[in-house]
Amino acid sequence: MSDPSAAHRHVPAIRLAAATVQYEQKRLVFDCTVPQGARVAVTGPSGAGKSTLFNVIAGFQPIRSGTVEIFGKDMQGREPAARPVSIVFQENNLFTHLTVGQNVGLGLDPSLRLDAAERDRVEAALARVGLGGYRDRMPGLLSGGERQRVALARAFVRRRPILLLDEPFAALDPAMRAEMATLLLDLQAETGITLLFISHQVDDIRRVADRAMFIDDGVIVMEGPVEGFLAAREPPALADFLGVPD
Ligand SMILES: Nc1ncnc2c1ncn2[C@@H]1O[C@H](COP(=O)(O)OP(=O)(O)OP(=O)(O)O)[C@@H](O)[C@H]1O
Repeated sequence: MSDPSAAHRHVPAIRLAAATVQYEQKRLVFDCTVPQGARVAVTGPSGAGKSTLFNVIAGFQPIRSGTVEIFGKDMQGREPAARPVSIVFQENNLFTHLTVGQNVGLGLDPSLRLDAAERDRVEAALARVGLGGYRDRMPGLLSGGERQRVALARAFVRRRPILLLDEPFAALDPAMRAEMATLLLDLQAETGITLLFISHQVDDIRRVADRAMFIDDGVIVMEGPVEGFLAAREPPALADFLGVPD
């Protein structure tokens, strides 16, 4: 996750060109360019295609046509594990029969044969998300917010340069939302990763994002700096989302 060389810094982290998903009932076509190091809020009405977009980038959802490029490389045929991407789902990220430490360790080695240096990295990642001392606990005994942070720690130890977070704020109370926002901003500043997060809350977007996109009915209808996004009055679906009076 070291800083990319200056020569490659202009290459977008993510570029989708007519990346097309065809479900039985629905067709989604994504076009967008995400600069390296951006913090992008992904927004849009329920069913618009936000989770599908993440699955396309991470490689869990195949596309029928179009291209997905990550750091300038075509991802066609690349398994999720071989992409420079980590994804944290909204829930069910953790194996309930494994300890917190083992769940994080899976990010380093799926067989969990960790050496001392790797075990130290697990410990450091847990400390980084405010869960130092939680290593031997079982996930079932944690709060929703704590479980989210364990999942974040697992993504963090993988050190992939792109991090996708599906509603990282959803399970959190207001004080914890602010803490999570600070944590994400700090992690991004320390590592220079490109961060995309799905959110329905303007407050969270204002705190964390420097860019935002709005997806409506399977199409990214707007993508750009967050200031312009927050000031937008159209399309009407975006004005509704932002709660702009008519
Ligand atoms: N596996 C699937 N098979 C068929 N249709 C699907 C599948 N997954 C999603 N869809 C449909 O595709 C559309 C986009 O779904 P998606 O989950 O990406 O939306 P979303 O914006 O993430 O929604 P939400 O905010 O409610 O989570 C919806 O109409 C959904 O019903």
